[in-house]
Amino acid sequence: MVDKKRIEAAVREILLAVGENPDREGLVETPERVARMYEEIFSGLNDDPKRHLKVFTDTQHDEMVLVRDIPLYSVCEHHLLPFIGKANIAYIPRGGNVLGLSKLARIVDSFARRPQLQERLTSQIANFLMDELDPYGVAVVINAEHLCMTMRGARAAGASTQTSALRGLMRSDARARAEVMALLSGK
Ligand SMILES: Nc1nc2c(ncn2[C@@H]2O[C@H](COP(=O)(O)OP(=O)(O)OP(=O)(O)O)[C@@H](O)[C@H]2O)c(=O)[nH]1
Ligand SMILES: [Zn+2]
Repeated sequence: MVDKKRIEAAVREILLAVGENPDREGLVETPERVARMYEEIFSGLNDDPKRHLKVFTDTQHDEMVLVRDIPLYSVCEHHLLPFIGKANIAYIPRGGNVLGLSKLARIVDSFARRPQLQERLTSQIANFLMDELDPYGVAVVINAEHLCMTMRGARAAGASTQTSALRGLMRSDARARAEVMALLSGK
């Protein structure tokens, strides 16, 4: 569990260190708010994504299922600044086993709410779906803007990063790979 008192003390220290007065009216509740915020945006650290598995086994559906534009909010582990974007996920069910559609968004959220790297987030989602759903293949494509790269540092406004993770047939079969990448990249 998140130690909110410890976060509060640390935030107060940061405010002092940047030359602010943590006791002025506008800041007095800030350490507590930030502690609650971290509890929320890092809640994935205490979440088991398996609780989001809702599998329907009676569908006989064995062709691609594709969900686009799943909203993604994560935090880069290098600067603790947000990276924000969209995840697109496709999989080919085996044995008619399909996942409740909303669960894809819940799984993305569970892995996103931790200090993350976009590449790791992308692989974790793909590996999890491969392990738990045992589909013929999975593809995850994430497009995101990293605030650490746009609002500070390189200040590369408008730069976006695309990462993909392909598993099973989506990786081994050249045609499936080309088709799914075209579909998921929106090209
Ligand atoms: N591969 C990868 N890099 C990331 C991600 N999030 C942030 N980064 C990068 O992590 C790197 C950290 O670089 P450092 O040189 O240690 O830190 P820095 O001095 O703040 O670097 P600048 O951001 O270039 O100012 C930067 O290049 C960031 O753009 C991510 O999800 N994936
Ligand atoms: Zn960063």
